[in-house]
Amino acid sequence: MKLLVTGGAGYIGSVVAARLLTAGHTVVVLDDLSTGHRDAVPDGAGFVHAGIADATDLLDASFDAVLHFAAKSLVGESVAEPERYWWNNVAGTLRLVEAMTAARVRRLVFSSTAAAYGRPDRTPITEDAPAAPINPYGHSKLAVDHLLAGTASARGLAAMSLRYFNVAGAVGRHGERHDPETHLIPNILDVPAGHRDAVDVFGTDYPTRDGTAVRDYLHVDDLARAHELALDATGSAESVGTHGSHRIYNLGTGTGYTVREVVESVRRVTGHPVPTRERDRRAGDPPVLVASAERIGTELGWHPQHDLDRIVADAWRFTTTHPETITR
Ligand SMILES: O=c1ccn([C@@H]2O[C@H](COP(=O)(O)OP(=O)(O)O[C@H]3O[C@H](CO)[C@H](O)[C@H](O)[C@H]3O)[C@@H](O)[C@H]2O)c(=O)[nH]1
Repeated sequence: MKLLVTGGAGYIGSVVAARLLTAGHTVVVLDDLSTGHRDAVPDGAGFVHAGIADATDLLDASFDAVLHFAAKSLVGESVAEPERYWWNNVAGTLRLVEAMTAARVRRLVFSSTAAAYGRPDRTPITEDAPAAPINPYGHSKLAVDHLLAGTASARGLAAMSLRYFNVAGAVGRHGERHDPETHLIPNILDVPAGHRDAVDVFGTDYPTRDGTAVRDYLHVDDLARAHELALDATGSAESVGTHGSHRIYNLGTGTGYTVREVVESVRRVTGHPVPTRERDRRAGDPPVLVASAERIGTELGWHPQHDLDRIVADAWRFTTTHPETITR
């Protein structure tokens, strides 16, 4: 297939783009490099340096599908600058979907988020749990989920919203290169890498087994596999009919780890001591976010293969073999 991958110079987009190329697809990356990196675009992919609004000029009927990763994704920034999230994530995606309709490109895989569930009252979280985001980032992604549901039925779009839980790890030369880096695993790995002397633990009074917050960490390689399966599913007979379809899937492992357990995994994998500093809770962090991944397992046959130690080991290998790519 010929595929447009928006945000393909970013962490997750570049891993998925590389996998799609390996599977034999033609890939064109569209990225404004506001947070992505030109050298993360996989070899063999076309590259267009532009924002998603410019998809109107780029898309034509030669494309079979779009995988849409380009987005603003910092919760704190979204609270401080909500307009940026509505313009970029919502209005930008609206333009992209309109461009798809005009070009008769009818298959879309969209990066949604566990933040759509806000503070869920029960775990593991199934897709029919109430959507109640607690920050503009979550609101913007949920708004797109609603947009896609409506466009699917009105325009015959076959769309998938994949709600990511905590994506981590690395594949080959593709790993996390955020600036600023807010995510737990790369921040812990900064200690053995010698960039900081201790890691902050945000919140030690949560109602969890050791008082720290629980998250469902998913290897980016497993995530990439899910995108391939979702893309295939948008091409199935029931998806591409005149009525279109929109399906939401959670992407997590179903297993949660506390912050302290992740620190312990880093100690185990790297063999380095990792001192911690106890800090107040970070604003807006829910105590527990663990996915039920039953729906995508049953319907698309996706089953994650990599455990937490493997995620940490691959992230550590990326940190030590590509130190020049770490921006902080
Ligand atoms: O240095 C750190 C970094 C994080 N944490 C804690 O570790 C847990 C995980 O934090 P991350 O920042 O790695 O991940 P989040 O669960 O906050 O974020 C995830 O969910 C967000 C929406 O809620 C966004 O989608 C984000 O991109 C995605 O990784 C949280 O309890 C956080 O407070 C620390 O203790 N120390």
